[in-house]
Amino acid sequence: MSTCLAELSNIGITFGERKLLSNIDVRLHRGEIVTLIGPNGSGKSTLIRTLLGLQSPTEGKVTRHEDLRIGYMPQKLHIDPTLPLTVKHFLGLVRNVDKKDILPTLKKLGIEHLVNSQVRVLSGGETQRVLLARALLNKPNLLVLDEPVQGVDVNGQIELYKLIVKIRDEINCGVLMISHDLHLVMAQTDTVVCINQHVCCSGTPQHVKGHPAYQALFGIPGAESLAIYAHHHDHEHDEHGDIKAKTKDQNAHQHTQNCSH
Ligand SMILES: Nc1ncnc2c1ncn2[C@@H]1O[C@H](COP(=O)(O)OP(=O)(O)OP(=O)(O)O)[C@@H](O)[C@H]1O
Repeated sequence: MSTCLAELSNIGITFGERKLLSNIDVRLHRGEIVTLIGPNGSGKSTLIRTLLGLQSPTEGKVTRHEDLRIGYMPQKLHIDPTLPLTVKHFLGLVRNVDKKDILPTLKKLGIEHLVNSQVRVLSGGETQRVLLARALLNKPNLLVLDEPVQGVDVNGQIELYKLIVKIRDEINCGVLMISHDLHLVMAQTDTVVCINQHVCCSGTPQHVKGHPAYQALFGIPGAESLAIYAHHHDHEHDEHGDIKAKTKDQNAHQHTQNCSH
């Protein structure tokens, strides 16, 4: 078994009256790509913020390997559009960056020609690659990517996922990413974790594909399209995200703390 870089154990997050996450277990290993899926607002980014130490869990704990080095790619790049800033200068702002690494990193990602471009004029796909370059300049053994293909066209998404796999293969890092795009992600990930307050199902793509929650998800006409998907389960959540109790004759599955799906 490869090195466990970090572990989220029994994580629960409550904001005020709202229980956002409960009983979340995720282990991240070197060389493994783990993809978090789940509907909007289900807590995927919050879980990542918890791993990064930016959000304290209400319950559970985060264990980080002593050598853990995270390269984080945020969902969005927040830069004043009036600010003159080239890609080279932007990447030079990475803490402890060796400026000699900037060009080779851009080259690895196929965007060395953008080194002197203004960040504000980059396309969606170019911006994502620059953000990936920034994450890589931190020399990570764990890449954490929050919706890495956001704002990228379909062909660009396929290329970007291939690039992430190539990077994983080259530097043998772990990867944790969030995606809404099940169809493309399935081919490129080792483990899928579907969350909607709790872990609804998780495992290898093969395992998840055979899981009722996943099949319900993909049974919807058009669910395999590349649009943001509708999230269907064999249970319902109330307005707080809690699972609604069903009557026995509805043949409902009752979740317990021992559920592994
Ligand atoms: N510090 C906070 N205080 C209160 N509520 C918060 C806080 N942080 C996040 N939330 C809420 O938690 C919910 C989950 O947010 P989060 O960004 O983790 O979801 P997500 O699954 O990543 O969503 P999306 O797919 O839309 O990006 C949202 O309703 C958000 O408003």
